[in-house]
Amino acid sequence: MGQIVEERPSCRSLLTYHREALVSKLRSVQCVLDNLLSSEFLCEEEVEIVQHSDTKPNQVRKILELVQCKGEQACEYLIYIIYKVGDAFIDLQPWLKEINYIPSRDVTVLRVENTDPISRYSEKLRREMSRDTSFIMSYGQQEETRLEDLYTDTLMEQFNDANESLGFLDTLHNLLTDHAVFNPQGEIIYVVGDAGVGKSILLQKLQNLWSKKELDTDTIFLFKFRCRMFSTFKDSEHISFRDLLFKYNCYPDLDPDSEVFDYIVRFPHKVLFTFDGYDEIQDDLARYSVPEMVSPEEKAHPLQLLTGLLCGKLLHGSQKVLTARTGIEMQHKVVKKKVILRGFSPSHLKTYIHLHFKDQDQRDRIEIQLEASPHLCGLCSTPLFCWIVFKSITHLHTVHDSFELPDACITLTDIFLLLCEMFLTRLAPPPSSIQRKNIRCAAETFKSGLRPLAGFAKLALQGFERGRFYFSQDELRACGLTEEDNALGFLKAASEYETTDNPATFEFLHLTSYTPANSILKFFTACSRKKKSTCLPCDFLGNLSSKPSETKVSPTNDHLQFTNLFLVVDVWRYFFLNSCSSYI
Ligand SMILES: Nc1ncnc2c1ncn2[C@@H]1O[C@H](COP(=O)(O)OP(=O)(O)OP(=O)(O)O)[C@@H](O)[C@H]1O
Repeated sequence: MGQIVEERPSCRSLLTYHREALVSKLRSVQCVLDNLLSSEFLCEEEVEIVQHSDTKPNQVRKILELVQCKGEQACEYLIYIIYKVGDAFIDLQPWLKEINYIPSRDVTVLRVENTDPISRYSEKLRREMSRDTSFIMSYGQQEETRLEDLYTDTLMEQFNDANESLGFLDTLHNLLTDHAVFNPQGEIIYVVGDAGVGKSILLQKLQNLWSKKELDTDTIFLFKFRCRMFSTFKDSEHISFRDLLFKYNCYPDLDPDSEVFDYIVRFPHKVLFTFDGYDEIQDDLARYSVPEMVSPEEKAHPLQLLTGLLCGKLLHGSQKVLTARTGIEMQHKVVKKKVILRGFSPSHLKTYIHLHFKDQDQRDRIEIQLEASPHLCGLCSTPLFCWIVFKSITHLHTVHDSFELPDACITLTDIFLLLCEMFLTRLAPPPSSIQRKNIRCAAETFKSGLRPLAGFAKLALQGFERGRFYFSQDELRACGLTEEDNALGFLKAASEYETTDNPATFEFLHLTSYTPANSILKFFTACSRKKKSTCLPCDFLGNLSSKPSETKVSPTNDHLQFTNLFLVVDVWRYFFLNSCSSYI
C-alpha cells in the first residue's frame, strides 16, 4: 500500500488563509519593509506605495498583496521575518505554532535584520546599561574601578513570609527565578540588608548581567531608579508614566508610532524594574499611602506612580527588585520573594582581598592583620567597612613611615576616624624634600582639620533638622565650608538632583540613619558614657562606640543601636555639639 505523504500547504496559501489574523496582528510594518527591500523582494517604489497606505492594516494588506504576487519564496520570506524577529511580532508567535512553521533550508540562508523599534530600544537600553554599570564609583566619587575587577559575591539568604530561612541563593544569576518564591501573586523581589552591605552594588551587578544577557530572565526592558529621585519632585509636579520611564532611563529612537510604550503597556511581564533605597523615601511615601488608581496615560506625582507600580496597580505583571535597609517591612501581599544580604563570608573576604590588593606583600600583610584581629575581620564582612579599612590602611601606609592598626579591639568609630584622618591628610602640606613621608600624628591631623570638621558637623546637624541630606553650594558656604573642603571627600556630588536653578548639589558620603533628629538625640542621651571627654575629639568619639554591654538602651532600638555603632553623619553632629565649641 502506498504511503500517504501529508502535503504541507504552500506559504502563499497560508497567507491567503490567515489573512485576517495577519492584518490585525502584524505590527512592526517597517521592519518587514526594511527586510523585503534589502533582500530585493520589493523595490523602493513598492515600499513607498505601502507606506502611502493610510492605516497599518491597509499597509499590511498591501504587503500581502505584493509578496503574493512575487511568488512562493517571497511569501515564505515574509513568514520567516515574523519567525526570526520574535520580540517584534510577539502577537503572531502563537500563529506560527498553529501553522507548525519550520523554516526551509532555502529561506534560512537569507538575512533578516531586526529594525523593529522594540528590539532597537531593548538593545539601546542594554548598551546604555552596560556603559552605566561597568564601573564602581568609589564612595568619595574620586576613583572608578571596573565592576568585574572588584565585584565579589556576598551571602544572599532567602526567607519566606514567616521569616524562616530558605537557604542561600547560590548565584545572583538566579535572583529572578521562581526558586524560593513564597507568594506567586506578589511582584516584588525584596532585597534587604544593613547599611553598606552592598545592596546598590548588587543591583548594579544585576543590571550589568542583564545588559550582557547573562541573567536568567526573558525581560527585554530594564528600568532602573533610585528611590530618592521620586521625592525630589514638588507636590504639584505631575508627570506621565511614559516620561518617568524614558526621561530617567533613555528614549526610544525612530519610534513615530509610539510602539515601544504600547508594547510595554501590553506586555508588562517583559519589563523589569530595579528600585534602590526604599528606606530613603519612607516619610514621603506616607503622603501617597492610599494607592490611588494611576493609569499609564494620565499624569500623576512620581511617588504615586511608584506606589502604583509597587502594589501592582500600574503595569501589573512587571517584575521588580526593590532594596531597602534592614528594619523596613513591606506588606507580604506585594512581596514575592525576600532576600537578606549578609555581606562577605570568610572566603568572599579572601577573594575581595585578592581583587583589592594587586601586590602580594600587601595581600599577605592585610591577611595577617585580619587573622590577628577577629573583631576587624567581623567588621570587614560588611563590604563598605571592608573598603574603608582597606583604603584607609593603604593610604595611611603611603603617608606615614610606620602605620599599624591599634592592637586593641577596633570599633566602627575607629574605622570612621581612620577614614576622616585619611581625608584630612589631604589638607597637609606636601612633605619637605628631606622627609620621605608625612610625620604628622593623628591628633595633629585632626586639630588642623578642625575648621572643615566643624563646618561638616554644622551641615549634618542642619540635615537632621530639615530631614534632607542634599545641600546647595550656598548652604555649604553658610556653614563655613569652601570649595576646597568639598574635595576632601566627606561630601559627594549629587548630580542627579540638579536643576538649572540649583547647579551644584552635594550629599554626605554616607548616611547612617533617616531617623528624625529628636529620636536620635534622645537615644544618644540614653547611652552611657564611661570616660569623660578628654582634649582630643577622637577620644571623645571613641567613647560613643561602646560595646553593646556597656550601653544601656532599649533592646528594641536595634536601628538606633546600629546608628550608634555606625557613626558618620552622627560623628559630625556630635562632634560639633559637644567638642568643637571648646576649640573655636
Ligand atoms: N559585592 C561587592 N563587591 C565589592 N565591593 C562591594 C560589594 N558590595 C559593596 N561593596 C563596597 O561597599 C560600598 C557600599 O556598597 P553599597 O553602596 O552597595 O551599600 P548599600 O547596602 O547600598 O548601602 P546603603 O544602605 O548605605 O545605601 C561600595 O561602594 C563598594 O565599595
